[in-house]
Amino acid sequence: MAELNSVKTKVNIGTQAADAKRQTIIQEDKEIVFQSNNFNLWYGDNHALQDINLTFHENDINAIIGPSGCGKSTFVKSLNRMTELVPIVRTEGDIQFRGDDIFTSGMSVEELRTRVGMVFQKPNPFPKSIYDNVAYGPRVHGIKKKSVLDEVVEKSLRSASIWDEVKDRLNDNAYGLSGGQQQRICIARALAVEPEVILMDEPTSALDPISTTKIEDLMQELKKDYSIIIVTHNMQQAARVSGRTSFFYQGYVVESDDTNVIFENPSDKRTEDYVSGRFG
Ligand SMILES: Nc1ncnc2c1ncn2[C@@H]1O[C@H](COP(=O)(O)OP(=O)(O)OP(=O)(O)O)[C@@H](O)[C@H]1O
Repeated sequence: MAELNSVKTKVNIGTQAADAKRQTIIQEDKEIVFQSNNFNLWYGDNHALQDINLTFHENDINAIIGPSGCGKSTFVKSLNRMTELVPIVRTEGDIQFRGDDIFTSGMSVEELRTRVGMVFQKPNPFPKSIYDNVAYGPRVHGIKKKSVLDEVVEKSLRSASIWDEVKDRLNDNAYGLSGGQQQRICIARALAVEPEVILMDEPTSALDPISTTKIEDLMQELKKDYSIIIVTHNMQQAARVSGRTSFFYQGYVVESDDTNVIFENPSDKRTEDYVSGRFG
């Protein structure tokens, strides 16, 4: 029996290695969506991000993990230039979005934030109806025709896996929904302007396990059409949902690799200690 288990283990490891190799090959075929080159960010004197070199591909879920205060949110918010809202922020290096430097290419912040949507930790619907929450972005972009808006709202709510739950109450205030439903409304709101990338900053940390599972399942669906970059404190979540994982520590990236490598065979002792729960 022990021998059989050992054979099974070897086969498993062999399969995992083959999977990792296959994943790496698939990765090389995918287009690069974001690439940061020696990106540094300071809040005043606090050097919060140090020489970040990361690449994210399309149709992938990229997890960013690391202990509190290591710069995960700061990095993700840099990708759609939200950190600029903090007056003491200064940056060096560049971040390319589909080959264009987001700081110097002339792409407007509005265009960048349309193409790179964001979902936050706490569901933050507007104090408006479910319909108006989702129609908000398209209206800002000039869509006025009711039939077009109806179509966008339905499509976005379907893509966010919440259409069936809300289709009979689209005029109700979004605040009347559960936290998990509100978060899916926020995802629908982000999808309504047809982004290419969805940034998610701990999107399930305020949710119960059932809502969390719904969002994780939804992410697998969304991956077919979007690139997702998710900050998470939940190691199991990173292991479950992502294809690539980057481990941040004290403002720099210790390691970035296929998720199974990060969790099963990391190169750095600090990564191993963190993913096995020894600190953080
Ligand atoms: N608006 C801000 N003004 C000044 N300093 C900030 C600001 N936001 C973050 N920082 C600092 O930047 C560093 C990185 O913070 P950040 O929130 O990016 O970390 P994090 O890894 O996302 O943390 P957590 O997991 O706790 O959310 C910390 O030292 C933090 O205090």
